[in-house]
Amino acid sequence: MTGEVMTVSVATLGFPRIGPRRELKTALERHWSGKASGAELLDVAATLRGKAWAMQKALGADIVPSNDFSFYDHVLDTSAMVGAIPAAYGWQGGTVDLDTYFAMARGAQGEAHHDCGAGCTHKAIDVPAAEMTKWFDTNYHYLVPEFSGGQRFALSSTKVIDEYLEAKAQGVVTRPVLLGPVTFLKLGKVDAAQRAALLPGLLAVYLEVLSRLAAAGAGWVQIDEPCLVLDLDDADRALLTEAYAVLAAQAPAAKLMLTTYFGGLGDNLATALSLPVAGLHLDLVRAPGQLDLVLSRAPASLLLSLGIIDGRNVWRADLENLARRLAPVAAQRDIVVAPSCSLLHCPVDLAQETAIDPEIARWLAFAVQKIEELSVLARALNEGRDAVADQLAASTEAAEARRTSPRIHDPAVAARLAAATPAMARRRSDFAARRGLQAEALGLPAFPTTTIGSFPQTEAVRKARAAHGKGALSDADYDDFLRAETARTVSWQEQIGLDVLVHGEFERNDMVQYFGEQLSGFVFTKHGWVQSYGSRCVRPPILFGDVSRPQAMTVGWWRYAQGLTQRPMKGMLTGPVTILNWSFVRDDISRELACRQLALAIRDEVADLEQAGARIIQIDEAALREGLPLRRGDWQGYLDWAVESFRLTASGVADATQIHTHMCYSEFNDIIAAIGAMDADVISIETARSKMELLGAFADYRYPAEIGPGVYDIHSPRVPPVEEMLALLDAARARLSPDQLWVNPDCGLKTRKWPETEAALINMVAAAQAARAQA
Ligand SMILES: CN1c2c(nc(N)[nH]c2=O)NC[C@@H]1CNc1ccc(C(=O)N[C@@H](CCC(=O)N[C@@H](CCC(=O)N[C@@H](CCC(=O)O)C(=O)O)C(=O)O)C(=O)O)cc1
Ligand SMILES: N[C@@H](CCS)C(=O)O
Ligand SMILES: [Zn+2]
Repeated sequence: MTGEVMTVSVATLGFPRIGPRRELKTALERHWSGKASGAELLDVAATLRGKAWAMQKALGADIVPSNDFSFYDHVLDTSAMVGAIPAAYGWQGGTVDLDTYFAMARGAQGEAHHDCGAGCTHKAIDVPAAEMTKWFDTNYHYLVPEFSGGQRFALSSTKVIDEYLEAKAQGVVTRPVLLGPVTFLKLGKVDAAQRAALLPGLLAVYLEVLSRLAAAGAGWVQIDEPCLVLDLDDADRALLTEAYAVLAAQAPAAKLMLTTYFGGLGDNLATALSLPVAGLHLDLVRAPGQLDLVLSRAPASLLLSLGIIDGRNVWRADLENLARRLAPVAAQRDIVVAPSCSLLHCPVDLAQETAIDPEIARWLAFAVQKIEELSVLARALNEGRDAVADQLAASTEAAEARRTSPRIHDPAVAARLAAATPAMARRRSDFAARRGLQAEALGLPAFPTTTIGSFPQTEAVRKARAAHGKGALSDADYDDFLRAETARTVSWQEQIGLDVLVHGEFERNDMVQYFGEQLSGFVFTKHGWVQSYGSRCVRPPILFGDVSRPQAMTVGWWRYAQGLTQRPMKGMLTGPVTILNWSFVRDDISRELACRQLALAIRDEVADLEQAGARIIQIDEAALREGLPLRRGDWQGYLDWAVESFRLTASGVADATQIHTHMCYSEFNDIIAAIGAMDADVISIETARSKMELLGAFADYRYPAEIGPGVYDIHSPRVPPVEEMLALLDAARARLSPDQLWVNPDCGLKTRKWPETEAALINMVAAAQAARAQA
């Protein structure tokens, strides 16, 4: 100890960009539909940014980020910044305009003649959206960077500099955020050799950005390299070493805070500590154990940013505990305290939630509350715990109240779990035996056509649900409305010639929330939105206690829909792994245990649907791949219990009952054996954006069951022509046996509008008919 007084500062790494009431969503969708000009959109965005900066400052953050805002996705922003724009989008160089940006995000078809203000460069184009996939192990999706053969990088968007200056003009000196060059390259569609070849050109743009930021007055820049928590090989590590050597040597004016999150540095620690940066941020929620190691190895000159408040969950922190834990560190060196990662993955403000059970609300903290927590913690460390004695006591009491609440544990759930046997997770016969029975029961043609479940959630559907929620529409009227929507959709599917029908999911707000609302052990928010992709948001249910199913959840709607048609109507469920992965979950029991509780609850629903007469039951596991741990060494443990949970849900049925599952946005190569082990009779998967590349894994594995590779990218308003879908089917046929193939879209149609849905599905049925004719 030198006797010098150490200081603790508070930083945030990113704030939710969508706005407390999803203002950005509204503005984006108004703009895309031609109801709002580009200028209006820019105005809403600027207001949101200004409020976010001011709010974070007012809450006690010393270090506030800029460039965490995005119109769609920060990875796409980085592609725009460096000019990595595929030729298909018709960009001619210069600054990447909003139309090009949104065409990459959403695809574009025809002439989009709306008023987007000066500089509008609308062109008549027909181009699909760029590929979209999961951001690490989150439910946020990014646009995959694409690089051309002779890719040249050039500064093509000054967004990061503009937003730094914008904040400065409002009196807030921010720490701009950049996605680091190595993580950016690793997220792109390139191999190691191409990454190495691309790096020097990319660094030239980063250097230009850093020097412009420094010239504008930025003292620090946050540079995110979450790839440092992944399994890296020597080539990746060499890339990091090269990149930061260049940045340090040539852009010395801006200090770099190297930011890692979503896990520990593990075997990349030595690399991280060798990089010539001024600061290092650690995720101490996912990897608390790394602190001691880092403290023992980090030079005193390295500013450590300690991510000790969970940016990925909603539980209130135990501040007294944290203050005790950090006091010895804060006595030794200056530190920054921060959320573990960007608060992008958290709802904005708990204060907006007036309807949550107050006992449970007391256990929660959203983005705003998390910054308040950090501010209390910093005061405790800087001024002594007495300075914030009341806040610390309140935090301790809340933690204790949650720990000891009788509402968390249900002995009946524990007893049922204890009685579950391995045999309950095994179908009676193997797939080969089941297949014939199912074919006989269903009598489907070759290349059977179906959809994934949801049909357009139109404004009318959302309005009716909102009115019902507010009591403005009676139960009976709401029910009549939903029945009419369902009946119309069933009859339309029959009319266009789909083989296996769905009821359309009009009664569901969201595929996870709908089930959570009917299961015991969950609470819900009214405004707890979290961005999933672009303007699309979700309100993850909050799992606080043991799970059980008080009554059947979907049987009434299935029975009604099946009563309208002779064709098979799929029972439609969300699987336990997906409910778990798309909820904010308990941190007092393991994910495995929570998942088994969910599995037993959904198993009961499967049994009830079968009992009611369903011949096909689809159990969506869209998030199974997303939940995969980031380190390969942790995969098998997760896959074992995730697959077992699915099987526990699905295996209680007769051989003739066909179990479908569905997955989207996943790289399947790595987990194909686990997908096989799920033992579903049919799997539908997202493949259209990757042009059937994903099917390679199924072909190489010799996947025995049936597969519906999506032939239509439902995240784009674009209507794929018949030939395009037929070409995708041909590509699928080249890899798999034709009698394995189903024909379906990539995912549910809830985000689409009816006209494009109708046109696309009519084309899809025509493509299936053409494939049958060719067979
Ligand atoms: C399939 N996907 C899903 C993921 N995660 C989920 N939890 N669910 C998914 O379906 N992850 C991967 C993919 C892709 N992601 C998405 C995510 C979100 C959407 C989507 O369409 N989201 C809607 C919101 C859905 C919803 O909850 N709707 C509610 C509330 C509707 C609403 O906005 N109400 C207003 C009031 C309206 C009024 O008064 O008129 C309000 O509450 O303020 C509902 O329908 O009741 C979105 O709008 O973003 C799609 C794919
Ligand atoms: N059945 C759901 C799955 C989405 S992943 C739907 O169709 O929306
Ligand atoms: Zn899906």
